[in-house]
Amino acid sequence: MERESATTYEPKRNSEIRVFESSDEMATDLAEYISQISEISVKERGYFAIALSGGPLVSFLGKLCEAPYNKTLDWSKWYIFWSDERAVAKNHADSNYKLTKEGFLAKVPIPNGHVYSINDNATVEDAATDYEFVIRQLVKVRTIGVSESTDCPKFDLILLDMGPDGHVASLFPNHPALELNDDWVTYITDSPQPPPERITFTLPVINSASNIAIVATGDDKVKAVNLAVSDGTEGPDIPASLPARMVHPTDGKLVWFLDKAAASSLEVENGEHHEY
Ligand SMILES: O=C1O[C@H](COP(=O)(O)O)[C@@H](O)[C@H](O)[C@H]1O
Repeated sequence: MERESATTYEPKRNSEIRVFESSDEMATDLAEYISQISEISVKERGYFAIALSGGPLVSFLGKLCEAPYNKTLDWSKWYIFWSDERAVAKNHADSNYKLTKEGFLAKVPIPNGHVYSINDNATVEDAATDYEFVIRQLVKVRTIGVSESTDCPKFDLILLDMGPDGHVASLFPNHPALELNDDWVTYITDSPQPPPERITFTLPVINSASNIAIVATGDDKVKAVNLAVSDGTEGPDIPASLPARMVHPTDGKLVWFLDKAAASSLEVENGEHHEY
């Protein structure tokens, strides 16, 4: 059946879109994707440095806590970071750390010393500075890789969850933080969504990762998904400063994980993986 609003979709270079019929299928495929990247990273570098986000994506990580992954993955080589955090206490309902701890980290044997949460006892400005400092130390000893083309950290995987407005991490549409080129981690005090104060990776860090996954679920994401993946030229209909649209891996690969609702305006065949 013809859909009036259908977008003809051609994936951009180094990107792939995966659309799933059910949450279970998405969780299973995401777990397989993460597990493969972690195995390759541990084999090639001796470590797996992964940055997490908040949002619905965390609920999909539960699959990694089940067989076979809970037994087969080399959890001792995992190093955990956050692409963004809200400036609240770690036991606050809005904390991305709390969400991830309860839904994932508490159920797998990752050493506590490998979990790099963002300081909730400092001002947002200091917490951002501290987090960047920690990442710089870990890049020096190569626990986190380094991108030869950008000199930024090269995380093995950055997992992002896109909000209905197209934001990823705590980078919001039209926000000046989108223009930062030299900082690795920054802070904002005016998030359009509560809580207002947040710490976030900058775009150069996100784009320098070896692998980036963006998860988007639900029909409130349809428009943002369409704008983010559309190949059209930016103009009145396609905003240039939509954060999810600005995710372009420099040397890595981007995979979108969409449910049917979020993908409903794209012309992709369900279940098919589209690769450029
Ligand atoms: O504020 C945030 O939101 C996004 C996801 O948005 P949602 O509407 O899908 O919940 C999340 O990726 C980000 O880490 C978080 O801080």
